[in-house]
Amino acid sequence: MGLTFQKISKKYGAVVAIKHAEMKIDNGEVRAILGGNGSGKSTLAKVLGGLISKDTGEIIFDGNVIDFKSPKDAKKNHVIMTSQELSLFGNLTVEENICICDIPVKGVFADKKKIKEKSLEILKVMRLENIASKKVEELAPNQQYMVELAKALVQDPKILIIDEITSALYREDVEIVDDIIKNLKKKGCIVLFISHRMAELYAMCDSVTIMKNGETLGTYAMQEKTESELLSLMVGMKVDTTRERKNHQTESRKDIFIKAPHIKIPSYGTEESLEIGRGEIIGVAGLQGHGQTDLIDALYGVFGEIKLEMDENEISIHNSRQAVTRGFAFISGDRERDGTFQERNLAENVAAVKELVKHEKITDTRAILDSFNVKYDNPGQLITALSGGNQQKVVVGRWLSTKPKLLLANDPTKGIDVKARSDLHKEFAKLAGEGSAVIMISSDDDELVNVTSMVECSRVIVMYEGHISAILEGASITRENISAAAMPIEEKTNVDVAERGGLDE
Ligand SMILES: Nc1ncnc2c1ncn2[C@@H]1O[C@H](COP(=O)(O)OP(=O)(O)OP(=O)(O)O)[C@@H](O)[C@H]1O
Repeated sequence: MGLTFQKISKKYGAVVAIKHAEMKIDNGEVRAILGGNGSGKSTLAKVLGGLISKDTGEIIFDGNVIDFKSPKDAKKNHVIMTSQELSLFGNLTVEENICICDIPVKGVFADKKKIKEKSLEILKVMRLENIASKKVEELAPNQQYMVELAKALVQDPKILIIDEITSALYREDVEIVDDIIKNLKKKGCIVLFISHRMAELYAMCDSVTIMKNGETLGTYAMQEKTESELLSLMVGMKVDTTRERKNHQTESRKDIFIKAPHIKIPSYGTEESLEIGRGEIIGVAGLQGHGQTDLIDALYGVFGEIKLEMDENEISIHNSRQAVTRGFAFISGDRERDGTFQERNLAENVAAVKELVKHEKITDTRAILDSFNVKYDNPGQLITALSGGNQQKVVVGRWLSTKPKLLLANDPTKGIDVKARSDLHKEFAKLAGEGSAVIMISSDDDELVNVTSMVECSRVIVMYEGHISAILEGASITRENISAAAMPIEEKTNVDVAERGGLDE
């Protein structure tokens, strides 16, 4: 009994996406699928979920061969796929979206009362009752991912595929997902969990199958392997993820080159100030929606004029184009909406900023793509033919090629594999080492702890209700301290965090 994949293969034209993939998963087991960007994880998930057909091989579930011809066919059999490519309708409400696969009817009309009841049941479990009647297009990305999951749960899955939807979730959301998965396990549901966040895999999964170049290399009990061992298997060479924190410069020793005394946070009608030092990586943390995105958007001129002192000159930035000409780079948190040009090829996507805004010719597209290990066929192919993580690497490569003085990044490693994520952190540290500064939001506190440990000069600022509630430096940058500072002020009175103004080392 359980789910068995036997020698599954799939090609997209000449590209081999999966090759003889094999796996066996027991009922009630939560299986992680771990692999680099483009290793075939989503393709395998899509074959199971009926989104694409396989070329060869067989899938057997509870003794029967299954071969779904469409997601609808899979859903009828309670095999449900959730993925980063959301299946929601922006102009419908959350409750309508949740029930869309099986709308309760009264006569020939939709039964609104039943829709409400059915969706509220699941939204309560997810602690999201307050968004039931909102339109999906009004929600923040993490909430949309939670609705995608809610929509899957009402369909009573026997097999649930979670493909990267946790990459945009905040810690409080992930805790809810963890509870949900534990419940599904009790009911015997099989969960296939695809994520690049190692802490999540260790917290939620029983076992892990490693994929590389479309092949399944092996399956291990989650607790049997350390993170470094799993990554070494995944990339085929020794990787050590343990990292020593470098000594940190204190506030007074920083070489401040940008002063921003009035940063507007429109979501709260508040204002903040920040001084940015050369060589600094500033991590931005907080519970979702406490003004982190506004902070970096404002610095990029998204809300209109911002006055700054830069290299001792008073300057004004009125829009993003001016920000770029001043040497700012901006990696948006929403790759599909404002990160990539979906109908353009790789070369055009790489060249977008340098050629269009800075009027400098790009001659080394391949070198940029290769330096970020983008898995691609040729620079002329459409960006949409790349896996999600590889698309994100193109976006990052594009911006770093402009050699920015200040990099503003909103969850830049979302969907990027663990090895590439660590390579990217090294690129950020290198940029800082060359005298630039990096301000980076992450929904993953562990990531902020890691990235800020790589340079001498770094801080994590934690936001709460539109204000910077704490600034952590040096050894105080820990997951626990970030978490404590992100909570309401009253609850963190006895916690060892540096209140606004920084810590004495
Ligand atoms: N629609 C498509 N057309 C052509 N090639 C594709 C298509 N979708 C995926 N591929 C290719 O198939 C391979 C496997 O992609 P897949 O999306 O399964 O990888 P993945 O492991 O899920 O990656 P990621 O972690 O980046 O999401 C990659 O080389 C990718 O470029």
